[in-house]
Amino acid sequence: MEKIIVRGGSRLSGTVKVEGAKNAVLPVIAASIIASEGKSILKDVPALADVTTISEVLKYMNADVAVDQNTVTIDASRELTTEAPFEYVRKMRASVLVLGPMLARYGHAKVALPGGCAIGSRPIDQHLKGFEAMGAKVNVGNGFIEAYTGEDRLRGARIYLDVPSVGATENIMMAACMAEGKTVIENCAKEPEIVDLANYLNKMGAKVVGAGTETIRITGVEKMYGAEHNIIPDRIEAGTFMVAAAITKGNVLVKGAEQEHLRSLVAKMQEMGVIIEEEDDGLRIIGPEKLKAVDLKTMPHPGFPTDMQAQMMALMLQAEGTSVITETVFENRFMHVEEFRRMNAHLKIEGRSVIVEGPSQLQGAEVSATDLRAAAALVCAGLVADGYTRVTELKHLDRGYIDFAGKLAGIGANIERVKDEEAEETPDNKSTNDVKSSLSS
Ligand SMILES: CC(=O)N[C@H]1[C@@H](OP(=O)(O)OP(=O)(O)OC[C@H]2O[C@@H](n3ccc(=O)[nH]c3=O)[C@H](O)[C@@H]2O)O[C@H](CO)[C@@H](O)[C@@H]1O
Ligand SMILES: C=C(OP(=O)(O)O)C(=O)O
Repeated sequence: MEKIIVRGGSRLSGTVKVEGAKNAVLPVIAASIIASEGKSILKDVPALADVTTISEVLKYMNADVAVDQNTVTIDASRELTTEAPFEYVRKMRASVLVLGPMLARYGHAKVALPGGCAIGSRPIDQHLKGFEAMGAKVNVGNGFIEAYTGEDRLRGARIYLDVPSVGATENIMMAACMAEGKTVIENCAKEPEIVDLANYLNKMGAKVVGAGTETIRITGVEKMYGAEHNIIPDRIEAGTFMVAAAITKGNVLVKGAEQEHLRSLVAKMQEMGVIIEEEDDGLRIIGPEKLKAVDLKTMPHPGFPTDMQAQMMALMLQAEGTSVITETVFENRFMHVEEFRRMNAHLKIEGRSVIVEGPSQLQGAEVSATDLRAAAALVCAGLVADGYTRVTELKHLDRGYIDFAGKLAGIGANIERVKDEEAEETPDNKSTNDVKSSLSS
C-alpha cells in the first residue's frame, strides 16, 4: 500500500498543468464503439486508472485499443460482444456508459449492475427510462441490466429527465444517435463534458444539437464512423490546484484551466478573497493572507460542482468565521468530514449541510481517502497542517489524478508518495527537515 506524506507550511508557486478531463474522456471512449467503420483517434487523454478500466471493457468487447502516451486509438469496426461483466463495473461505475452505444449499434446491451458507492446510492433509473422510451425492453436481474430491441432499431422519443443526470444524458444521447427519427432530451445535464461528448458524436457523423442547454435534440443517422478528437481540460483537477494554491497563500498559474468551465468556483473563491486572474494559457491564483467565510450549495452545472465540495471544505477550514456547505447532488458525500476531524478541524454535520468553523489550526494525522475528491481534499488540508499528514487509500486518488503529489512538489509542496515501508521511517514530529530528506536520511 502506498501513502502520500505531506508536511504543511510551504507556499505554492510556479506553474502546474492540467490533464484532459476524466469525466469527458470516459463517455467519449465508450461512444467510440458506435463506429462500425474507421478508427477514432483521441488526444489529450489522461493516463488515469479509470481510462485503463474503460479501455479494458472495450478490449473485452473485441475492440482494438492502442495507447501511445496521451493518444488513444480505437478501432471498433470488428463485430463486438455486447456484454460488460462485473469485474470492470465494480472498479468504475462509468462502465455503464457502454449501454447506450451498444444499444445504438446492436439493439442489445448487457452490463453488470454498478451498485452503490461511498458517495451515495447512485441509481440509473433515468438511463433506463430513456432506453425504454426509445422502445427498448429492459430487464434487471441476476446482477445484470439487459436492454434489447429485438429486430427493430431504437425509436426517437421525447424524454424528460427527473434529475439532470450527467450519465443519463450521455447514455441516452449516445443511444439516440442511430435511433429512427428524432429524440428530444429535456431537463438534461449541461456540464462541459456533455458538450464535449456531443462534439465528438457529431464528428462521428451524428446529428446532435443543443448540448450545453437544457434540451438536446438528436436526429438518428444510419451509420457512424471513427473520428479524431481532443479531450477538454479537466475542470475538477484545475479547481483542485486552484484550492491548493489559495490554501497555502501561494501564487500559481494553473495552465489549461478554462474560466468558462469554472465560473461558479471562480466566483466563490473570489468571494473568499482569492485573487484570480485570467491569463492566455490558464488562471493565476493568488491566495490572500486572510480568507473570508462563505456559504455554498452544490448544484448541477452551471451551479457549484459536487466534485469540488470536499476541496472547498479544506479551504473553508482556513477562512475566518462560519461557512456552511450544502450538498444537494449526492446524499452521502461527507465521508471526508470524519477524516478532517482527525486533523483537528471544527466541523458539524446538520442534515445535508456541514457547518465549518474557521480558521482551524489543522494538525498532521494519518487519514484515509474515502473517495476520489476526499483524497485530494485531505492532501490540500495537509499542505497547511502542522507537521506530517499521511493520506492512505490512494486507489481512489489514482482514478482521477495523475501524479498528484509530483505535480504539487513541482510547485513547491513538501510532499512525497511512498510505499508503506518507507512511510514507517518518517518521524511524526520532525520539525526541520522536509519530507524528502527525512525519508532519505
Ligand atoms: C464519470 C462522471 O462523469 N462522473 C460524474 C457524473 O456522475 P454521474 O453521471 O453518475 O452523476 P449523475 O449526474 O447521474 O447524478 C446526479 C444525481 O442524480 C441522481 N440520479 C442519477 C441517475 C439516475 O438515473 N437517477 C438518479 O436519481 C444521482 O443519484 C445523483 O443524486 O456526474 C456527477 C455529478 O456532477 C459527478 O459527481 C461525477 O464526477
Ligand atoms: C464522483 C466522481 O467520479 P465518478 O462518477 O467516476 O465516481 C468524481 O469524479 O468526483
